[in-house]
Amino acid sequence: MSAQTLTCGVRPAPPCNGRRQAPRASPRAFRCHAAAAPAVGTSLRDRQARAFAPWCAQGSRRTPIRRPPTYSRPSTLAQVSPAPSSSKATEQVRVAVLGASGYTGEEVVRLLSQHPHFTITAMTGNREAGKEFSEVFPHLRTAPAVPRLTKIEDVAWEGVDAAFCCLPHGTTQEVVAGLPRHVKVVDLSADFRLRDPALYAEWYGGEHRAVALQGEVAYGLTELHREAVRSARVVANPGCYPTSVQLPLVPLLAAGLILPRDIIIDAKSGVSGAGRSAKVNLLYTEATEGMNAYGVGKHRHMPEIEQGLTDAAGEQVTVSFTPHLIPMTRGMESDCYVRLADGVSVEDLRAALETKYANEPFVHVLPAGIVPQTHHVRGTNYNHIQVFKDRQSGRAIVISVIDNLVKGASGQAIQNLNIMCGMPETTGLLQQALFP
Ligand SMILES: NC(=O)C1=CN([C@@H]2O[C@H](COP(=O)(O)OP(=O)(O)OC[C@H]3O[C@@H](n4cnc5c(N)ncnc54)[C@H](OP(=O)(O)O)[C@@H]3O)[C@@H](O)[C@H]2O)C=CC1
Ligand SMILES: CC(=O)N[C@@H](CCC(=O)OP(=O)(O)O)C(=O)O
Repeated sequence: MSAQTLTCGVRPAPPCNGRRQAPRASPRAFRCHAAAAPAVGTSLRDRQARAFAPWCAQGSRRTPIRRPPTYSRPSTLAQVSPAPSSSKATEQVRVAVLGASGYTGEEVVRLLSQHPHFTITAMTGNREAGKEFSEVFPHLRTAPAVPRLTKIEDVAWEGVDAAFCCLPHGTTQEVVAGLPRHVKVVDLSADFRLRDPALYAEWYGGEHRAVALQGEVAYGLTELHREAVRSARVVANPGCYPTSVQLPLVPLLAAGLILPRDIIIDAKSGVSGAGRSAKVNLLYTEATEGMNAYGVGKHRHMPEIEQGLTDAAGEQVTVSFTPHLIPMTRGMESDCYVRLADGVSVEDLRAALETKYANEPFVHVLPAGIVPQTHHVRGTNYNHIQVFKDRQSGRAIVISVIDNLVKGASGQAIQNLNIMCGMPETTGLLQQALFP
């Protein structure tokens, strides 16, 4: 496609050079770097161009906003001073990060430091409220300036267009239900993932306290629910294990290539999957140089996985799922043992997945024989998938790796908000892996 640009009639965002810059002195038309979409097109670029157009169109309706305090990088975040009153309004989506003092919140902030159109205007912590973000996470002191951590009740919501909710499950539902309706929400917790309130009560130990809202939430496994995400106000970001399992298995079940029974999932997670809170099993002495299964036969991600696989299969799917904690900081691998449908080969599974994800920027079916490694997706929003033949006839082994904090949480959350705001979903997310 030719590199046409669309002129959208809204103010410019700063160039995406990894540093936020001072607002320009005079407004000019914002030239969206999206090609004009043809009537029909299936390439990733075509789809991105179409996806970007609505955001541009909205731009003229959106109230221009002021940048939050300063974009000229101070030597420390604590030295941030308010923007001068003469600074020009700039078209940006103003974002709150609730739970910014936790691991997924931190990861949202880290990734947004490279995002040209999302500006963080509010950040919250609980125990850490009142601190500068750089006190809590000194490694981000050189990132673009961000506001001080506050309590949720102190957020000025009139200055927020969208929120990443990175709070523990169980504490989230009332917070999200209480947000003003103009705020788009991506909830990283488990509170809105299960459609059936009875199932939620069974697995999460209590009645859901925002059932009415639960009915209008889209499940944000982006590659499989993109259209629902596009029009949603609230998106439930999937769990990390459910992301790694559903991306390979849903297309195979939907196509009838594997059977909806005898699915065994053996999964491993890095320790950051458990968050930043102090727990004995997360002590270095307890987590290093060993591994252990946990939640055996009762992990709360089972109903979430089964919800997605059942939808795909059109009949009830019940899985055997055993997660393990392994001594690495981040990364997740799910090894899925599946039964082939009659007459189907392992090559058919690979071909189906290759076709399904051919134009997806973040899901990659590796060349035959290459073993996925968590190292190769570390710090990225990518999912690597491979399919192997099992020695047991009629079975296959599907391996899927992600970074639990990125595609398993904060990266996918940004991917979803990009779509909800009509931007190319890859915006700010094309980092390559940190390797070795
Ligand atoms: N870690 C992961 O790999 C993944 C996590 N998730 C989900 O994302 C959510 C966040 O996880 P994660 O970042 O790992 O968790 P952390 O424990 O690292 O962070 C939790 C955050 O929530 C704040 N918080 C805790 N309790 C309250 C409260 N009662 N009221 C207000 N704020 C509170 C904490 O503040 P403070 O520290 O200041 O007390 C902190 O900012 C969870 O629901 C988790 O299950 C989803 C996918 C993957
Ligand atoms: C290692 C570890 O403890 N991992 C977490 C999963 C993290 C995740 O995705 O959890 P949510 O459903 O809470 O969002 C666990 O097993 O509970």
